[in-house]
Amino acid sequence: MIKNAKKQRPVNLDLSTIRFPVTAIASILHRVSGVITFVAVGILLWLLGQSLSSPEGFLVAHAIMSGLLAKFILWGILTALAYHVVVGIRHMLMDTGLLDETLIAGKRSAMISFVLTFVLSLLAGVLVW
Ligand code: HEM
Repeated sequence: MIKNAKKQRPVNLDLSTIRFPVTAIASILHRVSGVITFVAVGILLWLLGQSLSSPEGFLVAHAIMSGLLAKFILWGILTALAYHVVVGIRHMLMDTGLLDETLIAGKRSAMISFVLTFVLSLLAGVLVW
């Protein structure tokens, strides 16, 4: 009996055949963007402190932010923040019952969140460069 049960167990270890639903991807990215935002707060506060410390400190902060890599990182931070806020609002709309908690509504709002974040990310790029 036990032998049979073991034989019939479904086994699917081929990761390339496993697809995450769009709602799961939206959820995982929300946590990732939250962690990025958390780390970014430290970086941005340090940069603010540096720029406010003295006229020389401001020039140092200005020089740091003139670099291509720094601008790219700032753009990434703003994109992560935009995504976190957009999906955070989606979460709160679902929590308050203003957004249906059905699969179809979840999929649709996840897709809308991706599109909104894409637009906000483009705007962030314009702001940074
Ligand atoms: C400094 C700003 C922020 C930081 C560092 C931050 C960080 C995080 C992190 C790390 C999580 C994941 C928690 C987990 O999955 O266990 C989270 C969740 C969440 N955040 Fe933020 N967040 C920030 C701002 C915001 C804002 C402005 C909103 C609202 C628009 C928001 C809405 C949410 C919501 C609703 C959740 C829970 C999502 C869930 O239930 O899975 N957050 N946040």
